Amino acid sequence: MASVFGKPRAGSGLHSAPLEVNLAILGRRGAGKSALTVKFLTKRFISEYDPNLEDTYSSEETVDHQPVHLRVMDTADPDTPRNCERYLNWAHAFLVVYSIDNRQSFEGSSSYLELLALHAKEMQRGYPALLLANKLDMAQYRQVTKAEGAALANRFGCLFFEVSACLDFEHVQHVFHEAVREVRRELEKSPLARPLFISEERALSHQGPLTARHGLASCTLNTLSTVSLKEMPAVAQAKLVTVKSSRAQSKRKAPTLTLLKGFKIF
Ligand SMILES: Nc1nc2c(ncn2[C@@H]2O[C@H](COP(=O)(O)OP(=O)(O)OP(=O)(O)O)[C@@H](O)[C@H]2O)c(=O)[nH]1
Repeated sequence: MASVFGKPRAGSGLHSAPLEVNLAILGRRGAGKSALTVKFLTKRFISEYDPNLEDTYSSEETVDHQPVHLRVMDTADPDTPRNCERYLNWAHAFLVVYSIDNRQSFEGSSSYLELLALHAKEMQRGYPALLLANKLDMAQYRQVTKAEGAALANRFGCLFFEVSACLDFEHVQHVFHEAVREVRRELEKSPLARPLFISEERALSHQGPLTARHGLASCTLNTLSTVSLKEMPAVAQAKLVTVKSSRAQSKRKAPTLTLLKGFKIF
């Protein structure tokens, strides 16, 4: 039987151990990373977030009848990729978000995709990345065509979706679940590859920092040379918030109080 993370794979359904998936959301400020994350977790659209908070959330999902323990890191890089090791070393897959009404955010997403491609090359394994064109509801202010988004995604071999954090939940959920499926496909190709358990010494530092070759501010990969699980860089200002069940929350079955991006959500 094929296995995922050393555990029996789905198909056996409800009784199989959950697949653990870490997902990092990347993109320029204002692209809608927090709005999409909160929409996925709570089905709600909240219009303002603290841009400096970087949170990691945890949610129990079921994807194709398989239980999945999904952790979502809503990153908060200032303008360009910064101290990227914290998510590069942690995530199994990445959602790169830009806003269709902002060309700069589209250009920013290209930098993130280049960074991820380089990371995959350095690590000699694939890291699924999905390109998300957010704010589809703002189509009248569109600065980036769908064709441009699709072409960029195609260049980096990633899936592409146009979404909106303030339109239907199902589409946003579909995108997050697609990321899980991509991780599963990648594991089927190379089941032993797990970014969380890099423990052996790796001679990457001689290749020089990512910045030097790529022009990405403060973003170096040379710390990977000695990284181990214990040494994983802490998520800056992260609070781990467990969202028991987004569906239960939205139906308000229980008076759940959760802190999301500094907001209290009942
Ligand atoms: N109309 C519309 N507005 C959105 C959408 N997604 C996010 N916004 C708005 O865009 C602004 C930025 O959204 P955030 O979710 O904070 O963006 P972010 O990428 O997390 O930005 P930082 O936290 O600064 O990194 C907020 O005012 C949101 O309300 C969307 O799909 N449609």
